Amino acid sequence: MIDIDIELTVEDGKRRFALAARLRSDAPFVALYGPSGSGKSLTLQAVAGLLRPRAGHIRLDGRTLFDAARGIDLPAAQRGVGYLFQHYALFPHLTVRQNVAFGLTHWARRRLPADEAVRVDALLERFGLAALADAKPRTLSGGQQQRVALARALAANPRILLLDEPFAALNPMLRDELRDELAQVRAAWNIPALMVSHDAEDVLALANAAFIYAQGQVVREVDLASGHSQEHALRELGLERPADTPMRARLRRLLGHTAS
Ligand SMILES: Nc1ncnc2c1ncn2[C@@H]1O[C@H](COP(=O)(O)OP(=O)(O)OP(=O)(O)O)[C@@H](O)[C@H]1O
Repeated sequence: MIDIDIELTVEDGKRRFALAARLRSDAPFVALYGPSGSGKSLTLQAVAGLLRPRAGHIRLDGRTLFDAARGIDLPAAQRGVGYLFQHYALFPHLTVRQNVAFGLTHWARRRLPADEAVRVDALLERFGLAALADAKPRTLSGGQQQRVALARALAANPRILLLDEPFAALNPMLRDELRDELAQVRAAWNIPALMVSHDAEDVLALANAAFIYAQGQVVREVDLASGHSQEHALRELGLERPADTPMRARLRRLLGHTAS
């Protein structure tokens, strides 16, 4: 169960942005959906402990991560969150194995304890990265980089996955494949996820509930749980299905996709 009720303001001298976000859900996969610049990523950063709200609280499964009135503000490392950053933010000078190991608490010791080294190897294996363990991120494809970022986010056994536009940097074919993979991993690890996206297809494919953002506020909650048609969900998200062009329809037939 995620329970967020926060107010914060960011400014850099010229610009100022006020966020007042309130949402509660016990859905396993929650999406924050809305236009660019509406405050979704700032919400994620506040949950991770990278930004300190002025007021309010953040609770996860009954654990208080932040509560301004009670003076609680857990450091990021104690929050139990796995963060997959927009564009992945892999460390370019570290290998794939070192990037994944960075998610572990004992990294400061430079040498991983045996049990954690085993865990890193298992993650590399799980994500098909074993053969790339000593490669540097710049030599990897977009999909491989995303897998490294996901493995790193999962390395420390987090209680929640925070995903900031996890598919934005991928081409459409890879997007479909990695959406399926993310859904499988999340379910297999039985870990809740909070995903920021401005792509309706990501939201429809993965989320059970979506909170719609506009200008720094949550303006609506949409239930995407099974039982609703995609048309219904699209309407709820404030969208119409884009008309299929003849070219797209032909391509779909050629590729053997019969789903609409
Ligand atoms: N440090 C900062 N100083 C001033 N403004 C900021 C700062 N950080 C973010 N903003 C502004 O706050 C607004 C919300 O940013 P946020 O990153 O949460 O948007 P978003 O909804 O995640 O958008 P996108 O989908 O494009 O990532 C934006 O207008 C952004 O420019």
